[in-house]
Amino acid sequence: MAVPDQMSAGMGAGAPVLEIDGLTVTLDQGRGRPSVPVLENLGVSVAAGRTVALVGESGCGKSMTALAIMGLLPEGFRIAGGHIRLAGEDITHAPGRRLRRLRGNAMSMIFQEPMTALNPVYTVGDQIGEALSLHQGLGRTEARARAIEMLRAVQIPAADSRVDNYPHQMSGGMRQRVMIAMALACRPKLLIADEPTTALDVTVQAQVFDLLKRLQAENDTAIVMITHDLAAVADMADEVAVLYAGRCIERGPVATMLERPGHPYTRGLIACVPHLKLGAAAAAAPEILDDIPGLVPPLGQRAAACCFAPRCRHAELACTTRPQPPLEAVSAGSRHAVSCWRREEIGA
Ligand SMILES: Nc1ncnc2c1ncn2[C@@H]1O[C@H](COP(=O)(O)OP(=O)(O)OP(=O)(O)O)[C@@H](O)[C@H]1O
Repeated sequence: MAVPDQMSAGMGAGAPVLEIDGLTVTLDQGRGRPSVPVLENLGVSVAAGRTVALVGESGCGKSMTALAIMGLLPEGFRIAGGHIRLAGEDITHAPGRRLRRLRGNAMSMIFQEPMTALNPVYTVGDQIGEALSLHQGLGRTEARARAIEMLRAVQIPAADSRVDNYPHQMSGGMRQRVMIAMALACRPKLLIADEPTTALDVTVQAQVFDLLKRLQAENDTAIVMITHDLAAVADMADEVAVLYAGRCIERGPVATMLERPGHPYTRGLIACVPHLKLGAAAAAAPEILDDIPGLVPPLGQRAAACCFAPRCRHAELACTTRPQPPLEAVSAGSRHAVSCWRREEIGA
């Protein structure tokens, strides 16, 4: 029972805020050489107020997915297929002018390292206020008042004096909060959080997640969270999509994915996090609970067959000779889907 390569968080909660369907991104290699796929046939859908986590090792294509949504793919990368819709509007090939209007307004992004988003030569108040002036036409006084309000919302102490700080006058945790304040100032429908807490220590991480959840609930924001941290996924996400070498190899509701992962790669990822409890299916196959040997294949060296087969201890000859397995629901009507030829034998 093949299902379309798409996942929806919060189905029944109205039209999705973000719909990605069959997204294929390629990298141009120049000098007449063929372009190479970076993302292949990716489908993700997120409803208002819900969170989908994109997980996978470094190089799997998580950030490229985020940049494709924001219309910020680096030079040489191109959307070669599929669609991206934001609140029903097809923005796949939207002109730069339209994307600039949407960014910071209907959709915004927070980055792993706040200094990539914050400008060192402007005060944090000016930077938060700029988005409000640009997108919502607020005057200087109003924008400053809203900036202070946003700093309070992200729990910056003494917000009315901190508003005049430059980024370097703040701690890492505070800068991350400022970036969240900036990203949420215009109440975007969609927030993309790319490794939002990786640079922070564990207690600050927990505070930032609580803050994101609270602001999400207040504004009904759809969140795409990009992470390789499954503990963060357990804390934040409603649904999970696991990417491997630019392809979605498993997806589903967070509890199912963490308790009954179906793909050997997902099981390996979970096994790398000692304190995450594994469900019965994974615990019954202790031989897989090791680190995953090998590396994600580099761009241009990705097989047309199952891309995980070279690292998979369950792989057999057919896994390397048949095409990439379809993303199939584990049972009729299930939102848990796995892309593995041996899914049933190894016990999804
Ligand atoms: N500027 C670039 N030029 C060429 N290749 C790139 C560039 N940026 C990323 N890539 C390649 O594109 C692929 C997808 O990268 P991407 O950054 O999306 O991975 P990721 O899953 O976000 O990894 P990480 O967790 O390290 O951020 C990788 O093979 C990566 O090496």
